[in-house]
Amino acid sequence: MRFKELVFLLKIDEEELLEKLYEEGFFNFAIEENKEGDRLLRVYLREGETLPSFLSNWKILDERLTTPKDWMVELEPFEIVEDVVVDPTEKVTRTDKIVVKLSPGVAFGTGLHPTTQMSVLFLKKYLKKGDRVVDVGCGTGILAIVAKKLGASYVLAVDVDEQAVEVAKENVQKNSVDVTVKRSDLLSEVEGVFDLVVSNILAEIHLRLLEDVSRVTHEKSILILSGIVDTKEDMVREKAQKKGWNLLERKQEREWVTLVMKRS
Ligand SMILES: C[S@@+](CC[C@H](N)C(=O)[O-])C[C@H]1O[C@@H](n2cnc3c(N)ncnc32)[C@H](O)[C@@H]1O
Repeated sequence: MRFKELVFLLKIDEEELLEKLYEEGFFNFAIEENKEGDRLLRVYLREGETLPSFLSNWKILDERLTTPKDWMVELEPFEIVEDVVVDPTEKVTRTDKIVVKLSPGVAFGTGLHPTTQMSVLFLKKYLKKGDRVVDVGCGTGILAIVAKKLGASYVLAVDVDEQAVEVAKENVQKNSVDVTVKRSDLLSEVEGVFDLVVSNILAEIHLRLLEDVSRVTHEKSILILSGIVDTKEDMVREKAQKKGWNLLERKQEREWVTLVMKRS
């Protein structure tokens, strides 16, 4: 697949940039420093994809067509939380840790982001062997694969983005795990009842998810919501409470908040 690469001079600090890109659900970018010490932002657009709105009045320094392998960073294996290793090299053979073989492709979810790491941390804590789990907004499928490796009996991974669905399917195969992956706008294509729902998306999207999540859960189900910028935490918590979800735990890293809730 061809991407359009656009290069900008990075004019704001990195944290602010990450927040803005993340809020727009835009994950294909890289930051680098040139020889002069200027920080450059490279963004990669698929055909028909529009530029994140805040960049529309930034000056474009350079523009070219490229393919993902031109710009995808080669990652080393790394432990994203204790005893969970993400292995893009597919060479790690340790059996004392949960190893997730992962190629990020063009989807979000390398395990480097704190929102993913907090989700994994809470999966380790709250998932019980034999649970039925749904991962809403699966990206690379990282959370779904971890859930299966933690002992879930059935795992469904859904994403609204066709590319993410393809990447997640590849990663599921690479890990030889039994995880069902399909395209779905939130829970629109999801039937059945789940013991645990995990979703690392954005606060606004969680509000929509909360409208429907009771349909696929029971009184004791656990709901892990990640990807919430701290300024929007109250909004999500209020909606969750209205829908009968009680807070069990929260964790914050930098500006990112993850909430764990239960219905009773
Ligand atoms: C931040 S990524 C999370 C990826 C991975 N689960 C992780 O934790 O690293 C959010 C994902 O949600 C997907 N997404 C956004 N809106 C969605 C929707 N309405 N329904 C399903 N997936 C959605 C995006 O395509 C993206 O892959």
